[in-house]
Parts: sequence; C-alpha cells; structure tokens
Amino acid sequence: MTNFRIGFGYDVHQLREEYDFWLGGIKLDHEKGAVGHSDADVLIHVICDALLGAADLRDIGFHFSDKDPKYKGIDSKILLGEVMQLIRDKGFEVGNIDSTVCLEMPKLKPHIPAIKECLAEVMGVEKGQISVKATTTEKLGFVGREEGVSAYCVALIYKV
Ligand SMILES: Nc1ccn([C@@H]2O[C@H](COP(=O)(O)O)[C@@H](O)[C@H]2O)c(=O)n1
Ligand SMILES: C[C@@]1(CO)OP(=O)(O)OP(=O)(O)OC[C@H]1O
Repeated sequence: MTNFRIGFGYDVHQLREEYDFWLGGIKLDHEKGAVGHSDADVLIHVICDALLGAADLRDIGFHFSDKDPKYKGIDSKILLGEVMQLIRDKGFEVGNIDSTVCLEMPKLKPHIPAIKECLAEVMGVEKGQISVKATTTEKLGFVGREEGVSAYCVALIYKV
C-alpha cells in the first residue's frame, strides 16, 4: 500500500425557514437553514466523509448514526474532531482537502476566510491545507430553487 490515499465526500441537506444555517463551522445569517439530525453542516459532513473514505473507515453515518439521540442537534465540529482522531489513530495525517459547496444564496465569498480558519483549528492543520469553493447551479435543480444545499470534497491523506 502507498503512503498516500485519496477520499471523496458528497452530501445534501434540505433548506427550510426557521432553521439555523451552519456551514463550515460558522453560522450564516440567512432566512433559511439546513435540516438534519445534527446541525446539518453539509460542508463538514463532506469533509468527514472524504477523510473517512481516504482512510477506509466507512462513512459519517456509520460512526454517528442519524438514529442515535446522542447526535440530535450536535455541532458537526465535534464530529469532525472525532474523525480527525480516527484517522490519526490509524497513522494518517491530512495533506490537503478541496471542497465545493453548491448553494444559490447566500454568497459564501465573504465567509470563506472565517470558514477556513474555523476548519483549520478544528482539524489541527494549516489554513492553506483547506480549500473551500462555492458555486450556484444557475437557478437549476433543488439548489437553484433554494430547496437545498449540496457539497463535494476530496481529501488527500498520508501515512506519518
Ligand atoms: N453561494 C455562492 C455561490 C457562488 N459564489 C461565488 O460566485 C462565483 C460565481 O458563481 P457561479 O455559480 O455563477 O459560477 C463562484 O465562483 C463563487 O466565487 C459564492 O461566493 N457563493
Ligand atoms: C451527521 C449525522 C449525525 O447523526 O446526521 P445528519 O445531520 O442527518 O447528517 P447526514 O449527512 O444526513 O447523516 C450523517 C449523520 O452521521
């Protein structure tokens, strides 16, 4: 087996009024928020899945079941911290991650530095190892209708 491994994550959450909108560990000020068993932070969930996939450690729902009341409303930053521990316990460190959030509104551009800072702290890596990008879907599909938010992430990890 090589010292380098890649992983991929994809996730979707519904957007509804009267829910908080947590994304990348920060709370966005928006009229809609994401629905989930946890705080529904779609960006953190795809990072977790990419890291777990890279380390051959199944997926986020395997470790933190959405049927378990223990995780009801949980801050996804706690889950990401636990995932980092799992991959480090297996002897891996993060090379870099690259992610894309698909979201019609709000614009994420002004929030990217704060998101990177927050994720870097939770993961115990440098900000430069974390890339967060955003795109609309040009008003097409569930993202375009502002019914949901999706995200993709790839992660590179290596054996220390
Ligand atoms: N929620 C979003 C969506 C997009 N952006 C930024 O706008 C650029 C153009 O988006 P298109 O969907 O028209 O390609 C994109 O590259 C992002 O920089 C954003 O900040 N927040
Ligand atoms: C994060 C978890 C925690 O129970 O719940 P959800 O917020 O529903 O998120 P999802 O990505 O649908 O499933 C993964 C679960 O592990």
